[in-house]
Amino acid sequence: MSKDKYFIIDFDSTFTQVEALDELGAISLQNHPERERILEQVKQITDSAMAGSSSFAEGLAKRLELLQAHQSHLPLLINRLKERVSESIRRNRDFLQEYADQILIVSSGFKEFITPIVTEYGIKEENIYANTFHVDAQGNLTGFDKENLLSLDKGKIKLLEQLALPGDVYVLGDGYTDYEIKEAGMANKFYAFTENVVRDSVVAKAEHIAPSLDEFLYQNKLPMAISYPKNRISVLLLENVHPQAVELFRREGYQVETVSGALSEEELCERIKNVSILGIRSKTHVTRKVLEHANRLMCVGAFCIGTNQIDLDACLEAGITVLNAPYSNTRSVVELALGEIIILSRNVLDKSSKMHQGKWDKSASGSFEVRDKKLGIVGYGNIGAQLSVLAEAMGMEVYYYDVVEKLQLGNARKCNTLHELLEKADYVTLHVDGRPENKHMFGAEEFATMKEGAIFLNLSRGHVVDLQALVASLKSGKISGAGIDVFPEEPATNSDPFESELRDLPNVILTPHIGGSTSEAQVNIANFVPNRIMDYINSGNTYGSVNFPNLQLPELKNAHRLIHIHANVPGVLANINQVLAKNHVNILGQYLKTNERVGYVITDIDKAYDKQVVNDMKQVPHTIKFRILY
Ligand SMILES: NC(=O)C1=CN([C@@H]2O[C@H](COP(=O)(O)OP(=O)(O)OC[C@H]3O[C@@H](n4cnc5c(N)ncnc54)[C@H](O)[C@@H]3O)[C@@H](O)[C@H]2O)C=CC1
Ligand SMILES: O=C(O)C(=O)COP(=O)(O)O
Repeated sequence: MSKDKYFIIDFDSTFTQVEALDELGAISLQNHPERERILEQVKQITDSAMAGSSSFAEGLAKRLELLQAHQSHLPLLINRLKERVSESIRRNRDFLQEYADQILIVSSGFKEFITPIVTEYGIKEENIYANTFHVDAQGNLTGFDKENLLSLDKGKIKLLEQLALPGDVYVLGDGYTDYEIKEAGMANKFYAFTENVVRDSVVAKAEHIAPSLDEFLYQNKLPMAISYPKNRISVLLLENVHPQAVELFRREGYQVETVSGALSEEELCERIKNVSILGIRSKTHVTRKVLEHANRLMCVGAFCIGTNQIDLDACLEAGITVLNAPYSNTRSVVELALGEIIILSRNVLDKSSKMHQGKWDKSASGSFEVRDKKLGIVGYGNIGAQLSVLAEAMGMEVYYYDVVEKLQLGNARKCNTLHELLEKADYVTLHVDGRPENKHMFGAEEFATMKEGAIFLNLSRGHVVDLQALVASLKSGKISGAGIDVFPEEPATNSDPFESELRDLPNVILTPHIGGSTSEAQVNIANFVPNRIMDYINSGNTYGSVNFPNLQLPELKNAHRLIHIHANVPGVLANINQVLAKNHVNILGQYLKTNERVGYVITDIDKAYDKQVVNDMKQVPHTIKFRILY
């Protein structure tokens, strides 16, 4: 790049996340009885000056008077500020160093604290323009150098006039005084920096917004620490995913949109355009048709356990990774199942509703302890196995059946067939997954095989059970009670009605798919899934993906990472390596994993390489997706 571009960077709320004078006040007024009130006053003056609604010079004098600061507070302030350097500034240290001759810090703050912070990032001392304190004989910070242009109203404009920089000037800042430089014609471009604060009056005027330094660098084709600004990656979260997930994505700089309910296929087809990360729960169906409308989708996060609502093969073919939360709500489902087992054994539903009608019906008839009763668990996966342990702790005799060989926990007994389990169990509970083959796996024949008066639970998926057969078995008394949490048709939102033949049947607990709906589970999921997704985006790690070849990758250090997803046909790896050889790329590490359909190749390469390699990699026959990470 030629040397005729100058980058003016503001300090408070831009280089650092905070306003230094607010921080100074927090230190100097630490033991002041009216600390909160004075700090609020200081903050108001700062905000009003930054938003352009009051005189800067007057505000500065007023703030210093209120702060009652002493020079002994400065080392403490500097330590605080060092911890609060903006994340994107922190990670782009290389840019700041490489372009040090062209970067100027222009601030109405004070050199005494700005210099030690910014010089650590390679900013040259002679390129720091800021005020200086006046200190009295006792060391009090009583005022500032009034000759300094930056202490005056429109000080930044005056300074830029004086500097008369011989080239294009780009200003990056959060405040109105930064925007004014451009307005006064002293800068070619102004970027409103919104990583730390969004000042509406500034954003409204700015022709460019930079949610991070990455975005500024990206727009200006300058060297960046990361391959792509996060604010350009859009995340769509459906079905009331816990706000913690939104917070985690936003904290990393992603653009996040949320929808409270599920979306229909048609609605999702419309919304999915330009979305890179889609977060759903059990209700939204991600079909092949939806994927046809997805032009940027990289990853689907199931904020739940089940992934039967997602066309996993179609995602795989499109190079879209699917991640879920396999353990985060396991315990919640188990606890609900256990509770239902006891409630159904004691006819609590019936007795409770009578009590609400004013009827006292004390009797032991039809009520049983669960101790020594036989619990039959169908599907001995994570939920089934955990239920097995807790049910044994309550004294139940556990039997289980699974289509694959499973570790037998405690004294649980394995059944070789479903039939064998159904004949034995006093309680049958389904914890199979919702794969299509499981549709109606439990129907008239299975209910008929169950013991007379047995109890039935389904907290897995609605389509697994033939509902007609269940209703008939309940009506005939073959089954004496049921706990049903999942249904073949579930309302998309809480405002839609619930229709089912199961309504109004005695001793039937109906719950609105809340097996996993506890605060603990939702918070666990909201932490787990975004972190998994961001790990995939940032490193290519697919460990635990439910559809992709699983690769756990080493941390990317001092290298660029080429991520190539392709159809698994012979010769692709050879072609990739030919491209690398042709472009004289120095390979530092290569990792490959395939499944029947797709190959996933990660190549870590030396940072110095011919950029042509990027285009060549995309041209390798059978490429599905290619991206580069650094
Ligand atoms: N009600 C709710 O809110 C929740 C429901 N779920 C449902 O529970 C299911 C199970 O969850 P996890 O135990 O974590 O899954 P998992 O994958 O660990 O276990 C499922 C087990 O079922 C077995 N299985 C599948 N089909 C079978 C069949 N026809 N007969 C016998 N065994 C069969 C599998 O081999 C596996 O061992 C999830 O897939 C999900 O659909 C999960 C969480 C919350
Ligand atoms: O985890 C699962 O598979 C569930 O069924 C829970 O679904 P939900 O997140 O409550 O829509």
